[in-house]
Amino acid sequence: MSAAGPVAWHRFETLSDASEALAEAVAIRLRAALAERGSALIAVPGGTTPARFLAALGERDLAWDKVTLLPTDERFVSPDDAASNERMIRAAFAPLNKGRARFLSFHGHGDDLDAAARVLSSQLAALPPIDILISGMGADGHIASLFPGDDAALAAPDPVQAVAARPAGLPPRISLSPARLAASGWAALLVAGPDKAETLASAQALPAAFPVGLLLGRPQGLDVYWAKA
Ligand SMILES: O=C1O[C@H](COP(=O)(O)O)[C@@H](O)[C@H](O)[C@H]1O
Repeated sequence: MSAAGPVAWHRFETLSDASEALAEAVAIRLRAALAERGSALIAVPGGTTPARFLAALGERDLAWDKVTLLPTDERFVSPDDAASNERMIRAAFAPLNKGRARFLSFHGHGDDLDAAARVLSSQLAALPPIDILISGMGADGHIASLFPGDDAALAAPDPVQAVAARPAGLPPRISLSPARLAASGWAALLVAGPDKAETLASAQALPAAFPVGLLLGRPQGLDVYWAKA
């Protein structure tokens, strides 16, 4: 196993400041990927934290028609359900609404969770690696929809690209697999609040106990964009 790369902390007073700074860092990297390869793949989180980042990123001047976005994970609900990550991403990210960027939806693969995850997994296997991964994190240390205790999802073998996630006490989800998340090019975590800073400190001390340890242990390193509030 390779050694963990550096974890670079970027600390901000507000989520708005963190979101602006992360949007600028991502735009620079997207432009570089586009110049080098002509296209780029970026995974973005769901939940409540990333809306401002997505709005700020969407304002950047970029060849969005060459960029494909995908969610890090999705709740197994209809795309217009209030809980859907895709719904939030579409609402916040203007280049999608304007039809300029492409979106790889996790929806539309049937009603069976495991079968849907398998279809998505083979779709992802045909794509290049994710150039840029932006992940959120729950206060319990979950990333994407990989939750502590969901051993089946967390132990998916490396060729698996998307997994059926069954977090205890929550509705089912589909998530990028541990291997797909960890293999991304540049990875950043966007988090806010003292609880999440505490979780990250615990995970840095004991990475194996928290799903976010997957990102902290990447040989390519991780950038943490943390906002006080
Ligand atoms: O359930 C989820 O949680 C995490 C963190 O969400 P937040 O609302 O605490 O920022 C998110 O990254 C993930 O995509 C989402 O499905």
